[in-house]
Formats: sequence, structure tokens, C-alpha cells
Amino acid sequence: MDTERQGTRVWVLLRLLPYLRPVRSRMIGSAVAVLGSMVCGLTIPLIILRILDGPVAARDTAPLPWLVLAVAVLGSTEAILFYVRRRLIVRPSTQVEAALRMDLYQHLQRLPIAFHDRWQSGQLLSRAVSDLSTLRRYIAFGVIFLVVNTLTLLAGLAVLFVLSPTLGLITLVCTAPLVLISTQYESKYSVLSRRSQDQAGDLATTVEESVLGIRVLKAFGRGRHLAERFAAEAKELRKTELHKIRVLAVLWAAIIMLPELGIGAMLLFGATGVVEGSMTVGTLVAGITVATYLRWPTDSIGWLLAETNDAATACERYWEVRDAEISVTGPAEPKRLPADGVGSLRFEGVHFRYPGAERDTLRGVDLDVRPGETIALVGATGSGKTTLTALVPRLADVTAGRVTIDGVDVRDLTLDDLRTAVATAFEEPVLFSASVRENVALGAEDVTDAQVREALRIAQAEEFVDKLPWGLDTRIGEQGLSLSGGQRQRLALARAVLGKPQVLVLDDPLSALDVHTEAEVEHALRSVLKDVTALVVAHRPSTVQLADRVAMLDGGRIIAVGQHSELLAHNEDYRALLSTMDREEVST
Ligand SMILES: Nc1ncnc2c1ncn2[C@@H]1O[C@H](COP(=O)(O)OP(=O)(O)OP(=O)(O)O)[C@@H](O)[C@H]1O
Repeated sequence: MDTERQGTRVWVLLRLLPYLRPVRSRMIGSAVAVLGSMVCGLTIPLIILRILDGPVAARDTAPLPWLVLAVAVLGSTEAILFYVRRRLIVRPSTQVEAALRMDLYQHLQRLPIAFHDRWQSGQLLSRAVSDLSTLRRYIAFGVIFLVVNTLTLLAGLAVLFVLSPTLGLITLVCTAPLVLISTQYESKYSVLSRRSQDQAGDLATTVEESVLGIRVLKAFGRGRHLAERFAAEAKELRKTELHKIRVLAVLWAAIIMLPELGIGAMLLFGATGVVEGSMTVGTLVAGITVATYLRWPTDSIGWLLAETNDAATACERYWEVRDAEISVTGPAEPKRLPADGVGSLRFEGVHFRYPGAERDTLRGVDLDVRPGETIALVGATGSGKTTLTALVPRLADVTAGRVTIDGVDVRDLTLDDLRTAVATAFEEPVLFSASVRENVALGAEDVTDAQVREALRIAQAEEFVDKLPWGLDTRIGEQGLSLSGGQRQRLALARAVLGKPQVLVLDDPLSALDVHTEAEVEHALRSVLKDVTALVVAHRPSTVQLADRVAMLDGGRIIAVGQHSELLAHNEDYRALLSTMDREEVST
């Protein structure tokens, strides 16, 4: 890895510092505790040396109890400090993880729809969950042990050199290659381990898809095709797992062999030294004990460096999302909607281009939706209807031109004011696993039951909600799966009208419904649209019938505006479009 890249990786980790600041005393305390425990561990061999070269050599047991007591005290302190480290670090590491996760979540809420269109939800989920746990583990363990184990290794080698340069040199000769080998193999292992996780994820997706899509697969007789895909993926995963085991086998062979060779060499040179009188037994035993103590710090360095690598990758993935620009923001000097506003909605010379697209999706749209009027937006698929409606609540911003409500550019309003004035319902009603009340209020504060009931009444949903086992308190499952399509749509409409918005933007609420349910929702829509300015994307002639006027979009431009009957009588393109809508309706 080149130096510049290394530098960037260190930088992404350093960007965590502001999150660590509030917990720095506990982190430092934890590092000091673990350092203290290592010092205790390294001091014990020195007392063994004193025992062997003192009382044992002199055959004098008098100082023995004190020295043994010192070993016991040092041993217990080592254990207690280890415990203290763990206690000190648990809270800060989870606190940092929670703060990072909260900031990520808030950022995701504020990022524009264009961002969410580009990113797979699985990617965001894995960053919010597994990458942040990797970081927590690194903060709680990796970074502290990387520092402390390096210091212990250096201190241990220094002790060995002081005891006997020969023993020090032997340990150094065995330790250096071990650190190198483990660093190299750990990074190989971490690449393989990432690959096997990805492959296991792909395998799980194949299983999930084949279970969810079992009807389609059976109906089309494609079970065999998927089984072959599964077998190929499982084979790849097995290959990676075997590769992982081969890498681990080499690594562990080195981890076991090199220190044992070192101890063999120490025994050879040390025992010769003892026989020749150039080394005491105490020095030899203490040297071997220190060398044995250094095994964990030595073996772990490669693994801790790999953990650092993983943490830097997790961090990079985290900042990638956090650095994504929030392009839709409130204005520095917001304006207010006029108090006597009537809810007129205008598009003036609106252009819009999706980020990265080569041409504009909307190319100069002018449209005036009068107060209280409902305009149905029709056009061939891909003509830009949904895109145009997204500009009103600022799910995206115009590239040129402007959208105004009562003469005020929507970009001059605070996002809160704008989203109080404009309510939206989408073609696919999204409901959350919560009660009916919570789904309708959707986090709006100070909403009374009477208001929720009124919204349900307007959306013709009160009757069926009252028949649910716990009325407003009935929890509806994820995506409202326990409700019918028409019921879900009516709840989404109730949500839209709850705050009595001045402007309603609806993406055809009738399009995904069967004929019977459509009638129920159509009834609801009539009631919802009565007193509000509305722009409704229409995919069906039945939706068009609900509107006062119709605007026809073609290739990102409005090509005709007028009453349905007028357009039907005089506009050839409109008649052609309606006949395709009719055909689609018959075929659904
Ligand atoms: N996130 C996006 N990034 C790039 N291009 C997009 C994006 N979303 C839509 N488009 C493109 O913009 C054009 C207009 O799409 P839009 O969804 O507004 O059409 P529509 O008229 O609502 O179509 P439909 O009737 O099928 O819903 C299409 O060509 C589409 O491919």
C-alpha cells in the first residue's frame, strides 16, 4: 500500500477524535491500566531471578516468603488491572458507537432522495451496523492493545538485553520475522475473510430470493437454474474458506515454531553459559519467562495491525456516507407564506436534471394550479410526472426556474414550513410497524385523537379502522401487510390530509388497486381533494375524472392543459394517451 493511501487511512481514523474527546479520560485510564498490568507481568520474572540467584543459590529460605508474596501481589495486581481496563472501556466504546450511529442516521434522514436512489439500502444498513461494531471493537480493544503490546514488546526486549545480550539477541532474531510474517498473513487473511463474508452474503441473498420468489420460480420452471447458481456460489465460498484455512495454518505454524526455536536456542546458549559460569540459573529462567511472556504481544501485533486495517476500512465506509452532501437545505434567510395565502401552486420555467444524467428530465415546465383546484398530470411513462411532483416538497430541487406557493419560492421557506404547507402521498403507500394512530400522525407532535379521526374520516378510513381489533391502537405490520391495498392507500391519504395542508401532491393512489378497491379509494380521494390545491399524477382515466383540469406532459414539457372533456374533444395526442391508459386499466 503506498504512503499516500496509508496517510489517508490514518486520516480517516483521526477524524474519529472529536467523538473520542468526551471519553478520553476513560480511554487513557484503560490504557494506563493495561500498561500497569503488563509491567506487573514483566516484573515477575525479575523476582524469580532474585529467588533463584538469591535464596535458592545461597540455600537460605529466610527472604523467600517476601519474594513469594511480591509475586502473588504482582500477579493479583495484574489481574485486577486487566479487570479495571475492561470496566473502564465498555461504556466509552459503546457511547462512541451510539453517537456515530445517531449522527449517521440523522444525516441519512437529511440526505436528498437522489442520494437514496443511488445507494442500496443493504449498503447503508451494513455501514450503520457492522462497520460501526468493528469500530467499537477497535476502540475498546484494538487501538489500546496495539499501543500497549508494542510498548510491552519493546520493554520486554530491553529487559532481556539488560539480563543478557545473548538472550535478548536470540529473542529479537525470532520476534522480528514473526511480526513480519503475521502482519503479512493477517492482511492476506483479512482480504479472504472479507471475500468469504461477501460470498456468504451473496449465498444468503440467493436463498432469500428463491424462497421469496418460489411461486415465480415454480411457475416458470426456473428452480434448476437457481439451484445451479446456488451450487456455483457455494463452491466459490468453499474455495475461499479452504484458502483461509491454508493461510491460517502457515501463520500458526510460524507462531508456534519461531518462539519454540527461540526457547531452544536460549536453552542451548543459556545452559552452556550456566555450565561455564558466564550466566546464572536465575538469569536463564527469568530470560525464558520474559520471552514466554512476550509471545502474546508478538503474535498479536500482526492481528492488531489487520484490525487497524479493518477499522480504517469501516471508517472510510462510514465517512463516505457522512460526507455525502445535503443538497436540499433550508434558506439562510427564510420567508414565510402569506397569512392570507390561498394555496396557489406555480411552476415557472422549471428544468430538472438528475445528477449524472446527460439531459434534462424536465425542460421548461410552466404550470399554474389555482387555489383549490385539482390538476391531473398525465403523460407517457418516463415523461417526468413523478419527477415534477417531487419538486414541490423539495425531495429534489429544480435545476433552473422555480416552484412557488402563493408567490413564495419553495426554496425560500424553511423545510418545516414547506412540509406543513405541502403533503404528499405516493403510489406505493409506505406504512411502518406501528399503530394506526402513529402511522397517520407520523411523528407530528401535539396531534389529538380527534384530529386523527377527522383525517381518517376525510380519507374514508374511519369505518374500517374502527373495525380493527384495537381501533386506532391496532399495530399494523411492516409495510401494512396485514391490510388490503385499498386500506393502506386510505391510511396514506389520511396521513397526507392530517395537518390540513394547503397543497397536496399525490402520485396516483389508484394505480396499484383492483377495480373494487379502486372505487373505495376514489370515493376517499374525492373527499380529500375537495378543499385543497392538488397536483395528482394520473395513470388511470378514473383518476383523471377526479380533476378539474388535466396537464399533459411529454418529454419533460407540458404540451396541453385543459378540461378533460375539452382535451378529449380537440386533442389527438390526449385521446391516444387515454386509450393506452384504458388498455392498461383493462389489462390490470
Ligand atoms: N433517480 C433517477 N436518476 C436518473 N434518472 C431518473 C431517476 N428517476 C427517474 N429518472 C428518469 O427520469 C425520467 C422521468 O421519470 P419519472 O419517474 O418522473 O417518469 P414518470 O412520467 O413518472 O413515469 P411513470 O409513469 O412510469 O411513473 C425517466 O426517463 C427516468 O428514467
